[in-house]
Amino acid sequence: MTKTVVELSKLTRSFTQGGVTIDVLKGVDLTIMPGEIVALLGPSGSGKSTMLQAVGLLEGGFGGEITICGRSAEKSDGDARTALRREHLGFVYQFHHLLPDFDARENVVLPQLVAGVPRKDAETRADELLSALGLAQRLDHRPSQLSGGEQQRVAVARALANKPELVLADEPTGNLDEATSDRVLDEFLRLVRGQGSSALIATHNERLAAKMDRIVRLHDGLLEQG
Ligand SMILES: Nc1ncnc2c1ncn2[C@@H]1O[C@H](COP(=O)(O)OP(=O)(O)OP(=O)(O)O)[C@@H](O)[C@H]1O
Repeated sequence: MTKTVVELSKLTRSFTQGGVTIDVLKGVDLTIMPGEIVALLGPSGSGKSTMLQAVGLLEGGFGGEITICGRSAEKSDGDARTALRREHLGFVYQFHHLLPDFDARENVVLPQLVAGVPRKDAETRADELLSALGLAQRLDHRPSQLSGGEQQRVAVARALANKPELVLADEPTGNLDEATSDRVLDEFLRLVRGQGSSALIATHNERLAAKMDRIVRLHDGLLEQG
C-alpha cells in the first residue's frame, strides 16, 4: 500500500482571546498522496495558515490526529518533530524570511548544510535550482538587491533544496503582481512535479488553484473536498 504523505483526522483548533473562543478548525480530514499537489482555498480568516501550521508541526494546541510521512505527530516528542520537519518538509511563506545578510546562493545552501549535505554538493544544487528559476545572474545578490519576485524565487529554491517529500506554501505569490505571480507559481509547480514532491498550497486565488492537481476548500471550520 502506498504511504500517505499527509493524513489529518478530525483536526481541531480553537483560539481564546479576551474571554471569547473562536473554533477555527472544527474537525478537518485530509489525505495527501505522494506527488499530489493540493490547493487549499478559503476566504481570509478561514484558517488556512492555522492548518498549514498544524501540518508543518510548527505549533501545538491542535486536537485530532496529524500523521506526516507515516509518523504520528502526537506520538513524537519535540526532537522527533524537529527531525520530521527537517527531513521531510519544505516551507514557502508569503513574506519569504530570507536571511538578509546572505546572498541568494547561500540562502539555498544553508538548509542543506544543516541537513548534512557537503558544501560543494549544496552549492551545486543551489546553483541548479536558482538557474532553473531564472536567477543564474543573481547568485551573489543579497535579498535587498533582488526584486520581490526574485526574492520569492529564492524562497522557492530554498524550500526545495533538500528535496522534501512535502512542500507547504502559504500564499507563496501573494505579494506579487499577477504576471509575476503566474510565472513564479508555474516555475514552483514545475520543480515540485519534477522532483516528485507533494505540496499543500494555501491561496485566495481560484485561477492559481486551478493549476494544481486538486482543490480543497475551508469553509466554516471544515474542509470541502474538490
Ligand atoms: N494566535 C492566535 N490567537 C488568536 N486568534 C488567532 C491566532 N491565530 C489565528 N487566529 C484566528 O484564527 C482565524 C484563522 O486565522 P488564519 O490566519 O489561519 O486564517 P487564514 O485563512 O490563513 O487567513 P488569511 O487568508 O487572511 O491569511 C482568524 O480569525 C484569526 O484571527
